[in-house]
Amino acid sequence: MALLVSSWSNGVKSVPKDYVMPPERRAIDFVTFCKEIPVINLQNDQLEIVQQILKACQEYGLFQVINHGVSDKTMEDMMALYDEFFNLPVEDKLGVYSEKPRKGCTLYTSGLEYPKEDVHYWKDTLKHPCHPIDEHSPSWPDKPTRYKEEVGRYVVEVRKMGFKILDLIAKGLGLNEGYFNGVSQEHTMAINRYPPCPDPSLAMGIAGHNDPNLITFLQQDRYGLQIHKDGKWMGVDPIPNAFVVNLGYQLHAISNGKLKVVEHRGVLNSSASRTSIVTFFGPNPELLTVVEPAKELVTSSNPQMFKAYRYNEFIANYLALAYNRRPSSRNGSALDPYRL
Ligand SMILES: O=C(O)CCC(=O)C(=O)O
Ligand SMILES: [Fe+2]
Repeated sequence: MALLVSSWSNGVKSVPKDYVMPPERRAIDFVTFCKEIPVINLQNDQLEIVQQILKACQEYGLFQVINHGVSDKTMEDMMALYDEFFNLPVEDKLGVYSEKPRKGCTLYTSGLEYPKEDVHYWKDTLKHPCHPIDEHSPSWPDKPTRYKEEVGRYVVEVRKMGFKILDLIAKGLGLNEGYFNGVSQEHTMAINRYPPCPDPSLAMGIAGHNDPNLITFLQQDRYGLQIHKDGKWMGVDPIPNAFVVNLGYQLHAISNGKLKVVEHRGVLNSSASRTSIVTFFGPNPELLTVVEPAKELVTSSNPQMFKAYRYNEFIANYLALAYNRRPSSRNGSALDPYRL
């Protein structure tokens, strides 16, 4: 438990040796803010937003949404809740702490396998399944005491927004409403906490990766998210109470390569803690869901790019690559075994 960065880093003057990244894994490349990342107003005319979302998914694999239906109060309550959670005394968090992520609710630090890492990430994460709420909420933290009530409300609102956005994407691709329902049964939340770091040029929050799931909705309180585009790392401008929406590997495969999966990472700052509240939608690996390119998107000019595969096998492959710390490929290496 003493391992949690949020429990030992307050006031440290230098980065401990086992958090100093080798130079090639540091975030020191030139970064510009990417002002062109689309910000989509979900209250605008539907035809217009369908086109904007489609273009954003093709060019960036990422966009931001405003007027998305999740209330400002719900979002602000969440940030306050997690500030309180990460500041709780260690004893109050022992029940959910684990050395590495496991099924159910886990509070862990750094990457996927702290004990095996040669160098650690400057991050703590609370992760848990969040739907169906009644099934999973008994495993969520008991403190702060309002946790279950506030997170329950958030999950309901985020799911509503998420399915609306998935339908807009389906429409843009010429697929039926509800097309993605069969590949978005699982909803998981990860709350990442990046305490201030005395030298952000030496340490790293989360390394460059592509999300394995279908689509991800991220709420953040300050700058730290970067995407890799056209050979450069670029910053995503934080907009108060917006969601960053990024596509995972499954949307890339189902769209037959038409939509992009975006490589992203999280960098640190020296002045304030950063929190990202991330909701992942994806297939449930236990249901043995088969994923394949939508038949409607396979044509003679755009032949089938991936064969059908089971999501649980994809996840095993994705994790094996992550555990081996092979750099995540910019061309979708975890999908390589299924490429035609
Ligand atoms: O904290 C961030 O901005 C990125 C988090 C992320 O990419 C993830 O949890 O998958
Ligand atoms: Fe991610």
